Amino acid sequence: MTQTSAAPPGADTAEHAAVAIDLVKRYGTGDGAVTALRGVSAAFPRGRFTAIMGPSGSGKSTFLHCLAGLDTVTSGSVRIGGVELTGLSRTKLTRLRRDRLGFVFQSFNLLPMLTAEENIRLTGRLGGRKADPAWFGALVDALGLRGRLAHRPSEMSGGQQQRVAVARALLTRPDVLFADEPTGNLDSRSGGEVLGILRAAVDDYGQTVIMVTHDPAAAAHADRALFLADGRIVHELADPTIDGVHAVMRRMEG
Ligand SMILES: Nc1ncnc2c1ncn2[C@@H]1O[C@H](COP(=O)(O)OP(=O)(O)OP(=O)(O)O)[C@@H](O)[C@H]1O
Repeated sequence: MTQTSAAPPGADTAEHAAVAIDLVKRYGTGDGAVTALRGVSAAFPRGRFTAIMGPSGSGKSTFLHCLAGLDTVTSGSVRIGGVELTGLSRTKLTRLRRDRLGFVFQSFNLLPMLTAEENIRLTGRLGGRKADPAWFGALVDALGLRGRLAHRPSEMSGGQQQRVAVARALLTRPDVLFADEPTGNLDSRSGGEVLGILRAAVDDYGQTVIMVTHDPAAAAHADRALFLADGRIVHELADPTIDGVHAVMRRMEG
């Protein structure tokens, strides 16, 4: 299996929205300990869309959570926009996540009592900043949510809810948008729409997107795919196609 070249220690943080160097993540201690990441290094260029793939249990979500400061690392370094995350106080980490990162999860994570508009504006409000009205309007139109702004999550389809979650994540113009199986709960049509929107966020707004997915069709929307196996990056594919991703997965299984 080819070793990835996406691991430059000391990668230039002006060019990279996120850099991970030699990440190790161990859960638990003693006999019950599980090592989920075994020295993962990768650099994520600004304005690019990266898919993280690999078999179940290979460490994809752990890697994403460590990169996004949602989980602590056992050792190694994570930098977001040049800021070293390891060693940041809880308060500073919370502020950095809120101000500079966007998140989209499989389960949408919208607040049920709030309307679509209130959900979209929530992160910005927590930061005490008023969203740029033109940007809010552009996002709402681009995501086809203009007619849904007064609806609560229970009054929207899964695809619409996920589009609200994407709008919420993009409203603060984050350094990185992290997506963990964003199409996992959607039918293929709604999933395709959400992936098209993530692609457009990269192409039209220069957004950096890092997405965990099981789905070769989802990974084919990305500019590159990184493949994890047993806590290590074992392959990298530029401009992945569905067939190309399948071929790597078959080789990994064989
Ligand atoms: N909180 C935790 N405590 C203990 N072990 C964990 C924890 N979270 C993950 N693991 C273990 O770490 C390893 C990697 O898990 P992770 O969820 O990152 O894999 P994944 O590739 O995202 O899997 P999936 O595709 O099934 O979601 C697995 O062996 C898992 O059981």
